[in-house]
Amino acid sequence: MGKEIIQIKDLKVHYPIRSGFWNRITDYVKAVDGVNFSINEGETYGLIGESGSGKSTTGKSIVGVEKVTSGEILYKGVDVTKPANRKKLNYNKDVQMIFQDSMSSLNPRKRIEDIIAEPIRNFENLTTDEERKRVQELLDIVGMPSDAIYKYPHEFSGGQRQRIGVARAVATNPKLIVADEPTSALDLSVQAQVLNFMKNIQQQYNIAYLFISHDLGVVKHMSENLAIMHRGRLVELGSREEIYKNPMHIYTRRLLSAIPQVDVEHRAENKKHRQAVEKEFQEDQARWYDKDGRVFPLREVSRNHFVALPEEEIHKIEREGE
Ligand SMILES: Nc1ncnc2c1ncn2[C@@H]1O[C@H](COP(=O)(O)OP(=O)(O)OP(=O)(O)O)[C@@H](O)[C@H]1O
Repeated sequence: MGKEIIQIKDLKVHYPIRSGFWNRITDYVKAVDGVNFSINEGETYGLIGESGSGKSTTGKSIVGVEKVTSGEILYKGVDVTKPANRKKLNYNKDVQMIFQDSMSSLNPRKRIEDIIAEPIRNFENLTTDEERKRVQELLDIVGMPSDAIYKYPHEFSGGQRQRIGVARAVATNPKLIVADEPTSALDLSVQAQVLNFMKNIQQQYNIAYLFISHDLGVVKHMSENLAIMHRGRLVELGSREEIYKNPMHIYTRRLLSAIPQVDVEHRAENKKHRQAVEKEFQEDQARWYDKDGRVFPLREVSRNHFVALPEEEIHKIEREGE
């Protein structure tokens, strides 16, 4: 196993809900509610869950654009939830983010040259020539022609814009990139291309990814370790081998069964199967919340495989599998 690059410890992000005449805080949305995991140098760590489960909030907390309610994010052993520490460690250079929607994350009024050069300008003092050379190298790395520097984001396809987003993220030589659903908005064939070049860049530059997705199918080919998130908490985490071979949590099984089937002949069967899984999920949900409606703490079921279920449930599932 590689060396840990970042450790997330009991991370909580609660958003206040205000209401009434005085606009008082009446409750909190517990978007992230006590999350623990670590990412190793150069690995892809998958963070999976349905919409609203808290994945983006976790990612944004890691890059430092979301205020953390409590917990620690340790980078080189230092808690980077504190802005002063981020500055001291040059953290904003080392940790970058790629977004799902490249159209709104790339400034439409700026040329590609300026978009990619922006993070470089924040951290390095290059001459105009040096900067242009660097931007052209970055475009080359992501497989884009060098004359792209003169163009604007709308002149490119979704897949090409995502390449530009990656070039910008890689510009500062980061150690970790948080990739929030980087391929969800793309056609299947383009998805594969983007995932491939993200992998190539990772190997070339030893970058770690936190790969956020709602789709276990996409992450299967990308990540060495993964965590499944539900309602702000992790319900299962561990190595890819363990989780795909032996998914323990009903929610993980449900996400796995939602991997799209392109087999037209069996469409009706698939639909029936999905309905059955949905029913099972509804019935079984009660088994995995404690009396306060929270998921149980994670327990180790085998080496590098943890699941948030009470012990008797784990035994039951193990017996079912025998
Ligand atoms: N700024 C905010 N203020 C209040 N609630 C928020 C805010 N940002 C997110 N939330 C809520 O926090 C929860 C988690 O949102 P988050 O975007 O992290 O989920 P997600 O798993 O990334 O989903 P998606 O894939 O749809 O973005 C949701 O219930 C969301 O409505």
